[in-house]
Amino acid sequence: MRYVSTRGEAPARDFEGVLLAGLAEDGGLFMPESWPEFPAAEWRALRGLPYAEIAARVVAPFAEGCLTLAELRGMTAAAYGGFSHAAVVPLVQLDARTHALELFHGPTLAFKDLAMQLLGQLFDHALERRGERVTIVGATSGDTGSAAIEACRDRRNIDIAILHPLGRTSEVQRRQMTTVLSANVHNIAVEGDFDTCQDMVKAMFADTAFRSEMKLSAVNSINWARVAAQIPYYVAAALALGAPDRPVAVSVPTGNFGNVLAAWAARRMGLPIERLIISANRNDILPRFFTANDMTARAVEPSLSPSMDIQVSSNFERLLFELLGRDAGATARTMRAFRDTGRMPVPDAAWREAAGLFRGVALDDEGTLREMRRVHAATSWLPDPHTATATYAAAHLAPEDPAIPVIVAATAHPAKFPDAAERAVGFRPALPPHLADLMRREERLEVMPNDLEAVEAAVRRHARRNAN
Ligand SMILES: Cc1ncc(COP(=O)(O)O)c(C=O)c1O
Ligand SMILES: N[C@@H](CCOP(=O)(O)O)C(=O)O
Repeated sequence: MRYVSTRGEAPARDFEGVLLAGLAEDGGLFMPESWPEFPAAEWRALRGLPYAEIAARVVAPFAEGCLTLAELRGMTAAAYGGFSHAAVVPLVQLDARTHALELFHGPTLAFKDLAMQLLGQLFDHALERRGERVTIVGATSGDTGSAAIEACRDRRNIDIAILHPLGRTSEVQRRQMTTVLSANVHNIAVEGDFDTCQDMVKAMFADTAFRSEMKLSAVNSINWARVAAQIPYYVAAALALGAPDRPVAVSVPTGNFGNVLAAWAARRMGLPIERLIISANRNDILPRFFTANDMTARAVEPSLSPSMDIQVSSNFERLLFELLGRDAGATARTMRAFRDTGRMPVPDAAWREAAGLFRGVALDDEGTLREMRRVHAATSWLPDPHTATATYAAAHLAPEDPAIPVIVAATAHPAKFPDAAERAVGFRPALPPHLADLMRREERLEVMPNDLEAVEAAVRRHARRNAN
């Protein structure tokens, strides 16, 4: 499988090249040259298989030419063997048609572990084979950081620097990153918001001298391998609910648009996903786009669901590329206009196509607390604040046909957000035993201004020290 850049000015690469490059050299995102499609019989053949096997078979066409199915099987078995639930991604039925897909049984209690645990294996395999070392830089609004650090800690071919917005994650999220004291892990708290951190990561990739000196690599969902590794859980859930012989809908709490893009990719592969519902907090740029073709960036506002405190959703570019008929020139011009004016000019016909498939809604903090309370009272199952926006969206935007089940992506364990849980339902969910002493562990982080040169210097210092 070959991959092309959404902006058309970078050379095509294979899966391993995309994994290691992260972002294309022209600032675009890599996309598969064509979509692998599974006929109904192939979907049916996956029903009832262990999650690790489903993951290997679903990811295999994306890695064609680089990895064999046997190699992938070894990696998915290692990646998911340590999850705390035997089903890896169990479904919990919340009402007649709504099912929570629990994506938080990995080591850091968020959906990021599903992709990141596999990426750790993929990086190791590629770097060992090539005898290379990389510096991974990533931006996080809370969950990507800890999952990436957990997957990469102590790996001898990787140095990892994670930028998080100072004071804008939950304390549990911050500590899950900053209490990992491995020599190859570098936590940088940037004075800014998530968009500042993400911009800085993209600027490091755009600095070609720094990029090649450091051999930069990415673990954010700008890296296609991340998205590919998030497709299998939609497959597993849909099959469990009757696909391919019954359509399903999904409801996904959305920030950087990577998770719902994985569901959209599953649809492109032939999985019958009838509707893609997205939810947001008060940072409502994506619901505004899908309801009114208004993609205007505003200031990022803090909320009870900090991992969705995002205005510039990187992966939207991938959807845009498809909506514009894979016209890379038009995609590049549209992205440039967004950067220059803060408003994305999406042609009406393209927007209509998107709005026919996606629905979106935003929920403020009070609404989020009410929804956490409602779901808990009705089911005894407590959604975290991100997931609560998606249960709300599922209840309001489900397809008209009641026979279509809705899969809600439960993206984080509520114990990651104890303050919000306490306000909603009056108790603080307990962290699992392996994190029970998290609040007492020593932290290590470097606070830095929003200054690209200074952050690059810090990344370089750390990588050099660690390489010696
Ligand atoms: C708990 C949680 N829910 C939802 C999201 C939003 O997901 P995405 O950025 O893939 O849209 C995130 C951040 O990625 C998250 O950590
Ligand atoms: N919400 C994310 C932000 C980064 O998203 P990613 O999927 O692009 O890594 C986080 O929790 O860090």
